[in-house]
Amino acid sequence: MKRLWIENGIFVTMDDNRPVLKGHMVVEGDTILYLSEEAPDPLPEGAERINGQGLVFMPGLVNTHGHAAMSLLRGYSDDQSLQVWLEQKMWPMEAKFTDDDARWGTSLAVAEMLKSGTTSFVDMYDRMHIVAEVVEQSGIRGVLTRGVIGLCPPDVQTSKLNEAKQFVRDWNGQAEGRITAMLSPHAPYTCPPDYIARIVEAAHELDVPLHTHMSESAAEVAQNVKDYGCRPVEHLDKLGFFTRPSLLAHAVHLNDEEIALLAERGAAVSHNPVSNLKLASGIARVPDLLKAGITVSLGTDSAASNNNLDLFDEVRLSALIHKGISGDPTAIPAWEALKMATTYGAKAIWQEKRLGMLKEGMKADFIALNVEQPHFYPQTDMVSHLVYSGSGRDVLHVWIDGKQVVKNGECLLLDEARIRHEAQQCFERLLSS
Ligand SMILES: CSC[C@H]1O[C@@H](n2cnc3c(O)ncnc32)[C@H](O)[C@@H]1O
Ligand SMILES: [Zn+2]
Repeated sequence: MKRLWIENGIFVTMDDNRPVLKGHMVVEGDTILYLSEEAPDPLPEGAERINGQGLVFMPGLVNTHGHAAMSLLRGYSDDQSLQVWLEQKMWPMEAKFTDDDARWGTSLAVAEMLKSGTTSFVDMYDRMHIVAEVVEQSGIRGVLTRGVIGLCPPDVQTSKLNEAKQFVRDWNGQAEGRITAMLSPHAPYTCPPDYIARIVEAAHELDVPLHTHMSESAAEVAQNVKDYGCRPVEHLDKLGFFTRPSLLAHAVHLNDEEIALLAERGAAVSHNPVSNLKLASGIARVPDLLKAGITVSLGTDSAASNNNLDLFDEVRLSALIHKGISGDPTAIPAWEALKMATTYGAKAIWQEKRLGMLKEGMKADFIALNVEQPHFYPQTDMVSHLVYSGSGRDVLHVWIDGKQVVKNGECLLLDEARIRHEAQQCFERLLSS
């Protein structure tokens, strides 16, 4: 089995028991075998040796909400509210998407995520077999789900749900276990209640988790009350949504009772602060969610509402905005913000036993940042530097399942020049068609 031996690195482990250590890490196959201040004894035979001087190693980041193919629409429509942006700009353009658009848009997103340190991502979209193929090729880890919008005749609803179920059957556990699958009603405002109930039933049948957009804007909550006589959390609860492991994107507009109920049901939240600010949706009550014991992870949403997929931006912003609005400088400390992108991210995708931490026995999904740069000096508290000063542009190398997928800032398994070219062609064709 292939071995790697990293010597003399700084390891930000995300393990509370030993957060940062200077030393050595040995990887065997896809697993971390050894991590210590001491050199391994005996020295690992035949290992590829990596000089860790000038590098900080940490677990790969987990992006828990997005729509990769929409990176084709980056910069296409800015400065709009959620509903206008979706209904007048995104949906008409997405209706013109072809398989090629899904392939090149997703490839563009995956290249951007890998190069900025994301090793696992959640993707809700359609044409998911294409997304799965890009995951297979690129070496990234994906939690994939065919999002369904139910604003259509019953036979179309059924065929979308069948497609979502078939995707789960075909791809759950594929790509050497790097793909896992979920089912996803897009949102309570785009899926009638009986359709959500059918999706919940299907999730039970297939034994997969559920993902949805929920309580993203104040308008959505008001509309839910008008249409169904209750707020989205109670609505989804009545439909049995939380009887499955569930991951909720946004969860911006929640009251105390809703937070308590989500905690009781064990639902996880994907906090998407950049997208929520850009679409003027609001700011989620993250300190209150965490206090209630809810797993809060981080997501970028798509590059059409962000407008990049650098999860370090979400980390920094989460650490900052919650201080700003609460007046409490300890609202989200740096360590907590970094956990949201790593250990809590892994928990939000039900993989905390194998991802999110550098520790013996965990999967070897890790990244190396170049800290021989002015903004990492003086070299004091690396956790502080990563959160308040670092960015995805500092990522130099990335390994997933022990295999290097980014080396010196370049994707090894993707043709980046071709992806940039094809993405540009796709966008121009979409614009002119
Ligand atoms: C059915 S596939 C995914 C669907 O989601 C739309 N989308 C992208 N960003 C958001 C957001 O922030 N809130 C709600 N829906 C969003 C996207 O346009 C796709 O159609
Ligand atoms: Zn979204």
